[in-house]
Amino acid sequence: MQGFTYVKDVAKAGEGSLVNVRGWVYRKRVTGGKIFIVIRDSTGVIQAVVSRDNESVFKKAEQLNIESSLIATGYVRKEPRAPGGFEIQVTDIPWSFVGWQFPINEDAAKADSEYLLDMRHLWVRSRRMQAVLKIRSTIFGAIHEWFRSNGYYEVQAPMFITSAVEGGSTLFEVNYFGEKAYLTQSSQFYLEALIFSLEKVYTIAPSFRAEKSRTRRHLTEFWHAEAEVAWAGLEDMFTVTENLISHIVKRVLESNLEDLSLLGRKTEPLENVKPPFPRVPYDEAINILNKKGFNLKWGDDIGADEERVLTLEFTQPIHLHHFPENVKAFYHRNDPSKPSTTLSVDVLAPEGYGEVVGGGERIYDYDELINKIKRFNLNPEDYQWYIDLRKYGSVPHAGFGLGVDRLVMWICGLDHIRDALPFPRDMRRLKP
Ligand SMILES: NC(=O)C[C@H]([NH3+])C(=O)NS(=O)(=O)OC[C@H]1O[C@@H](n2cnc3c(N)ncnc32)[C@H](O)[C@@H]1O
Ligand SMILES: [Mg+2]
Repeated sequence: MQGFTYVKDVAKAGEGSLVNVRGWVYRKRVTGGKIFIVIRDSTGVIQAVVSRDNESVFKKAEQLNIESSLIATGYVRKEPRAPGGFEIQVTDIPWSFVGWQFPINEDAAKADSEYLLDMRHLWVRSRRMQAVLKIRSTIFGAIHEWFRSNGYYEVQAPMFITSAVEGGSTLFEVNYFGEKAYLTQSSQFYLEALIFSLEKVYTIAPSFRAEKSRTRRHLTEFWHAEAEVAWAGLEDMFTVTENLISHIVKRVLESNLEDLSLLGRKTEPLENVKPPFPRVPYDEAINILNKKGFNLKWGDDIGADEERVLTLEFTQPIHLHHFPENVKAFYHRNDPSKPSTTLSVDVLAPEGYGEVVGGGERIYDYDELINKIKRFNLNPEDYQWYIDLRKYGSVPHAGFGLGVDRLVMWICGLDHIRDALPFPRDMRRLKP
């Protein structure tokens, strides 16, 4: 008998093999002179049976609580009624940590979500959270894989910044040795500086938004995959974002079918995700929504409720593009052929999930940028180094930001973004 066997490999060890399994007590019941322990590890769950005939081991098993950790040694046996069709006939428990009574029982697990958020440091052990975290890991890996295999350099931007990227109302102010600083809302401006060196750059990092409302798709700290490309335009952003998102979904379908199934996530909507995504101009979106009962005027923003209804008209993510300049940040380049609009694009996830990507072309002309900063009643001095980029070898360029937690929420079919990451932050949650 060699070392330790992961739960997922017990069946492969074959009936009659003697194995050592390490893990935690997921469930435990005593019937008919036997103790049935369901052991979980990072790969799954397996039933382990302790017979009263083995007195010393039975006593050890009797002590165990839910979430006690243990090593169980025993023989593999086919048992169709056990999870996975196999169980372990335990011959020894050479190691265990009994611990305290676990504070989350099956009723609590169905209890109010605030309690489970207070206990998130323990709830991360649940099978649902374990499945989400495995899918999340696949998603982060797929993002790195796609960018690296498409010629992008991974770069890093600072978390302490001095000017708003996405508007001043969601800045977290920081006292930086007596100077006013903010937590970054987006790495975009730094990526725009870096394209003059590396041309195609990306980063995955936290972004911070002082969102004063608790909604099901807003966090105050979220994970942001951002990219910037020299010489690129809006057309390139359509292509890049749809290929990236399709690649991510493909990797999840390849690697996490069991996890999606455990979450009860139907995979058909994900199997539809293939480029090209439908392109929906803002004007057309307004028409669709007003036919659905909304009363939107040209120039109105398209918020979560509108996005939800709009996405239910499609079976794929969509590119919602050419927003009016007043609903987008100052840096968006206006469309020369229709100056009241911008060369912007949001990618909306289907099934009502809405915005997962925001991006588009940036203003690369010096005077155009200064004029728009002033037109937006912003102070050019706050953007001095950003404006500098337009003095020296400026080029057309475009980029985007993907909200990774929102992408996880959609792909996993979750009701709330708080369940898309291990330790969520919103306006009323700072711990665990
Ligand atoms: N490099 C860029 O071009 C990014 C650009 N400066 C930017 O930050 N755009 S964005 O504000 O739409 O945010 C981008 C995405 O970031 C996500 N996002 C944006 N804000 C949040 C909050 N509060 N919580 C969770 N996720 C959030 C959401 O998916 C957005 O589509
Ligand atoms: Mg946005």
